[in-house]
Order: sequence, then structure tokens, then C-alpha cells
Amino acid sequence: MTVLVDVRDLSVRFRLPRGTTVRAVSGASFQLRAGRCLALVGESGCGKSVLVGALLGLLPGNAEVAGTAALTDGVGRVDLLTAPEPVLARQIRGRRIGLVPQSPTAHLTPVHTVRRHLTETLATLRPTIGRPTRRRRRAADLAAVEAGARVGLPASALDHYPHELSGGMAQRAVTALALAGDPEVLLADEPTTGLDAPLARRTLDELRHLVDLGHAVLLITHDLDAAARIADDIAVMYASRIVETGPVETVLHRPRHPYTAGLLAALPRNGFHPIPGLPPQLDSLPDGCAFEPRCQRAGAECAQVPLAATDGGHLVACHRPC
Ligand SMILES: Nc1ncnc2c1ncn2[C@@H]1O[C@H](COP(=O)(O)OP(=O)(O)OP(=O)(O)O)[C@@H](O)[C@H]1O
Ligand code: NI
Repeated sequence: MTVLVDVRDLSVRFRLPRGTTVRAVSGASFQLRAGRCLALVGESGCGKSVLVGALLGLLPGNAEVAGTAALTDGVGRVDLLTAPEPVLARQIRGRRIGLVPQSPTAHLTPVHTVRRHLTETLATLRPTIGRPTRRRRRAADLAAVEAGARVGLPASALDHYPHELSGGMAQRAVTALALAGDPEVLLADEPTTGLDAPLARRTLDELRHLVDLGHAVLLITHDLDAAARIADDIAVMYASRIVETGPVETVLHRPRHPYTAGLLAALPRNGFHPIPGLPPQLDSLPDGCAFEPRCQRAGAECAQVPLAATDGGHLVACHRPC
């Protein structure tokens, strides 16, 4: 299967005033493949959105990014982490990698209707559309209706302003924008937040449909059931580090990292046994395994960060795996 994005040893730190350093992502490695969906799961604040921001050059100036993230698609090869901003803006974002952002309304311009967002995006992405002749305006408008329809956005929603949209409609609008340029890679950051259960399922099924058409999708979610529903592979993140990766069936049925096992045990259907304690602050991570203080299997060796060990495509970074 074609690897479209190959991320190796990606780390992100934020330098704050008074010498504090927030380690938001530590040594993350994973691949996004054509026709595959990778789910990235983990608790709030563990670094998922920062990781996505790093891939698209969307982090603020105080972020220090290390590692490599090679995008190799039909257009060519580029390291996303070192590509200059004009390249990211003009060639990558929206064209080769689409982003469904975590907070849709924050990404929409309040004074523009959904139709205007779509026609302007389409005009930038496909320069033959949308020049100010009547025929081209009509073409842009048709393309906007089409882009909306693709994600179940009714034509009646196109003339609404962002504040007039329900959570579900706003989510659809940003998804339509993310797909307008037909990117091969899609990064979906909690695309079902705020949606009721049927709409969440529909959104997930739409994402899966894109995967089946050959796109590579990174699905960020808190929801293990959402991951199980559409992902092929899963990466579990804890306190800035990916601690377990593998085929979704294997990881969710035979978790090896005690944190993954803890997440599963905390599900209501498994008896709702929450993991005791809280994750560490990312500005004061321990030197060793960050899960050690909450881990029932921990031993002396856990004072060192564990290296990832692999067992046929199932990776686990733990000294004492289950
Ligand atoms: N600009 C910044 N400066 C300093 N710290 C930041 C900055 N942006 C994010 N962080 C910190 O990085 C960490 C990871 O944040 P991130 O948004 O990636 O979490 P997340 O896993 O996406 O959480 P959620 O599930 O709530 O969306 C958090 O501790 C956050 O406070
Ligand atoms: Ni996030």
C-alpha cells in the first residue's frame, strides 16, 4: 500500500516565557497510506492537535519542531516540517492535504456565508473557476453546491452565516472546504465533536467512503468506538508520546500497553473502571515512562523511557507490556 505521509520521530516543544518548555509531541512515528485510515486516540491535551498543526505548518512561532514528515503523493515529495510557508500555503494545504479542523466555527469567517467560503476556496484551488464572468460565476456556484452535497450539506445551508449553523452543519461546511481541492490526504481532527449519534455515524461513514476511494485519512478522536468503526490502524497517544500502534482489531482486542488496556477498561460497556490519577502536565514530564505513576504494572525499569518494540506490525512502548 502506497505510503503518502511518512512521519519519523516528530517532536514539538513550545518555549514559554520564564523558561518553561511544554513538550507537546515526543518522537512520534507513523505512516498514512492510500486507502487506509489511521485513528489517533488519546485523552484531552495529550498532543493530538499539535501533531496535526505541525504537519501543516500551522503552529505558532514559539513552537520548535523536529523530525521528518515526508509527503509523497502523485505530485511529488516534500518534507512537510521544513517546507517554506509559501509552499505549504500554495501547494500543500487544501490541495494535497485537507484539514477538518477541531473547532469548525473558529475556522470560518463570521461575515461570509458558507457559499462564499466554498466559492472563494474553489476559485483559489481551481483557477479556471470563479473569474468574474457570468458563466464562471455560475460554474463556481454549481461547484459549491456539489462540494456541499458531497458531505450532506443541503443547498439551503449555503446561504447561512457561520453563527447560523448547527454544530453538525458547521462540521459539514468545514469538511466540504477540506475536500474542495480533492486532496489525497485528509486530517480530520475530532470530526464528530458536537454531533448527535446518528450524525456522528454518518460523518464517520462518509470518511470511510473517502478511504475506500483511495484517500489516506488520519482520524483524531477520543472515541474508541469511532476508531473501531472506520479505522484500519490505531495509534494510542499518552502525554505527548505514541505508546502503542497496530491494526485496530488487534490493539483494541489484545492491548499490550497498560494505558490502552486502561482506556478500554474505562468504557461503560467494560464496567467503567477509570484509570486512577491524572496525566502529567506536559511542562513537567517525568524522565521515564510518563504513565508510570498511574500504572499497576510499573517497576524500577520504568524510570527510563521505554523503546518501542514491535511484534508483527503491533508496536508497544512499554517495559512491562500486558
Ligand atoms: N501555543 C501553545 N503554547 C504552549 N502550549 C501549547 C500551545 N498549543 C498547545 N499547547 C499545549 O500542548 C498540549 C497539547 O495540546 P493539543 O491541543 O494538541 O491536545 P489534544 O490532544 O488535541 O487535546 P484535545 O483532545 O482536548 O483536543 C496541551 O498541553 C496544550 O496546552
Ligand atoms: Ni485537539
